[in-house]
Amino acid sequence: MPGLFVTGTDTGVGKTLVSAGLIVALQRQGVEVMAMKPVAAGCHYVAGQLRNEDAEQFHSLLNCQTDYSTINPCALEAAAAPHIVAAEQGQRIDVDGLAAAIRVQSEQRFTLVEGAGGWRVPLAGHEDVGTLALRSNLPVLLVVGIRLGCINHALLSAEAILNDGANLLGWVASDLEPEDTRLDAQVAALDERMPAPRLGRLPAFAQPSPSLAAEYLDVSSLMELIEALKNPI
Ligand SMILES: Nc1ncnc2c1ncn2[C@@H]1O[C@H](COP(=O)(O)OP(=O)(O)OP(=O)(O)O)[C@@H](O)[C@H]1O
Ligand SMILES: C[C@H](N)[C@H](N)CCCCCC(=O)O
Ligand SMILES: [Mg+2]
Repeated sequence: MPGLFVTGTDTGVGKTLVSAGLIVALQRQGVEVMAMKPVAAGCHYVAGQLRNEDAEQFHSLLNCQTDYSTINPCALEAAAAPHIVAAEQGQRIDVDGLAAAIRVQSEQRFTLVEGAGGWRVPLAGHEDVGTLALRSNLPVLLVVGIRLGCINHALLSAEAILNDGANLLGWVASDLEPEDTRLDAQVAALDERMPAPRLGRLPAFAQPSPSLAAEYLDVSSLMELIEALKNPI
């Protein structure tokens, strides 16, 4: 089965909201979905185990019986750049090991993986989120938080994703600033320039939720991918 690696133009741009919406939208189509947050910086202790809110949300949305640590193998307490937090603890993030863990899941069922921050966020030495995505063999979805500055961030991120040799399946807009009167114009500017299709646009929700986000996401291209792999020619 395939999957999707969800990256973003930055931290806090809507990756988790879009990912949770995709999980719900795919489940509504009858797809068995696994979701992972392989590296999470920003965790709290639950019964002696470090847990992250993004991964906990995925855990609660999944129908399958999955251990928390399978969803989030690398849990770091401080909410900061992951390689820095790991180094502070005398650790190094095992990018190869994480990629292997993702491939184990994606060989069994559709696996949605949320990165950490954006595409070029370092994980260990020269290995970054992009390295993890490439070694996971998953197509990439870029979440663009629509706010001033996002046009440049989105175009640069798309360029980096393609230059690294990844398959950019599409992008999703998430409106972050409802008071911005030029949101539509910014999305239109990206529609003209992005090298991949837009699979949806989340309005600025007063009360965001996975089921609400699912209403604004077009999973038809993902369904085609899933069907094509189910019925190879
Ligand atoms: N379209 C939207 N409407 C309302 N709130 C939004 C929208 N998009 C994102 N948010 C909110 O912005 C915050 C950041 O979003 P989210 O947690 O999805 O970002 P992220 O990219 O996953 O961040 P991180 O890098 O920390 O994982 C959350 O509180 C989320 O609910
Ligand atoms: C803590 C935050 N929510 C993310 N988990 C990690 C973001 C790392 C960003 C690093 C950077 O681009 O400078
Ligand atoms: Mg997140």
